[in-house]
Amino acid sequence: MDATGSAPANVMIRLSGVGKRYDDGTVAVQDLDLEVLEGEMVVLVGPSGCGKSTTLKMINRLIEPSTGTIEIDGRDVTTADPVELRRGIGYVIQQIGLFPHQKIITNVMTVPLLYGESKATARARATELLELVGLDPALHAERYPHQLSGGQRQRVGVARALAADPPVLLMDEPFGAVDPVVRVRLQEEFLRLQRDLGKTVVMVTHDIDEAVRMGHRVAVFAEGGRLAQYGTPAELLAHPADEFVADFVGSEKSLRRLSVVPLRREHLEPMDGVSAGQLGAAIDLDTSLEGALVHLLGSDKSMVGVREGVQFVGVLTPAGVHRALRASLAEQA
Ligand SMILES: Nc1ncnc2c1ncn2[C@@H]1O[C@H](COP(=O)(O)OP(=O)(O)OP(=O)(O)O)[C@@H](O)[C@H]1O
Repeated sequence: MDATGSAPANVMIRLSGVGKRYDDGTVAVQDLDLEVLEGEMVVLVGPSGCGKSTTLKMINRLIEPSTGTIEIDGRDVTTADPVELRRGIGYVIQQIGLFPHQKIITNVMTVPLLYGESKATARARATELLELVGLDPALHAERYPHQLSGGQRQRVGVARALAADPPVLLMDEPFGAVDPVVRVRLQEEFLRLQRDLGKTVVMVTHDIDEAVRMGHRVAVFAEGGRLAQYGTPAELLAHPADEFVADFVGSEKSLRRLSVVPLRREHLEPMDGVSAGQLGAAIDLDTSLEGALVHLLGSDKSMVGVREGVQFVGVLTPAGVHRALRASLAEQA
């Protein structure tokens, strides 16, 4: 299945036999084959120093590969003009490097101005982008970077990376510098944004929870830049390719399954006899178990209504979540 669950998508990024040996002899990446489909969100995860950032930077040629080929949309990046190449690739890093003495709006306008837009068009585009990433332009546009929180600065970084409307987005630990609560919110918002905009995204993290939550597919890197496994989060959790992946995915994998298992009708109780006052805000049937549990925990009601489209199809209780998780673990065994 492709990222959208519909017709097969094109391969947007293809790495074939890619390797990187630095001048001092360090082998950062070895013989790497990886395909990323158009509109797909792929997460590279693994312990520190296993070649994730090197791989990401080879895609936009901040680092030149020693061996192999990298294609974007069928074009070999090693023969492309690096400046032109990077126009089609947004890049978000942890320390996003906003210009400290420029207002937020000016920071985001830089990119459209660079591409020859008029000042008015660039300002309008930057305002739209700030709204898109959840920052109110009226409140934030005229501030300076040090007047924003870490999470808000990350949003500006994402807005700036989207400013040239690139089909491909590379993100290196984009949510690393913010506290765990803000991090989960940024992750959720980014996922929604990615679904709406249909960008092809490759993201690096060392956090397996983030990888499982965000990736359509996850590439687990091992020591020495070896690709240990590439698959969907559910595949990784259910069938780790070797001991390294099993260890990395870890002992809390039953809990991690919460974020990959969708609700199903059989987990729900019937609506009969339930009054509207007993229900918290409704959720959609395609919500993950994790999302459903978060909803239940955040509500002062003991059950939540579940909708498919506009129609209510049942109610979910904590016992239903428990049953669903048990059933998914049994399926996996
Ligand atoms: N310029 C360089 N010269 C020599 N070795 C380097 C250079 N840059 C990175 N390395 C080495 O290459 C290996 C892979 O580094 P890389 O930054 O790609 O790993 P990573 O998986 O992204 O790590 P982290 O999660 O800690 O950021 C490491 O052993 C690192 O020390």
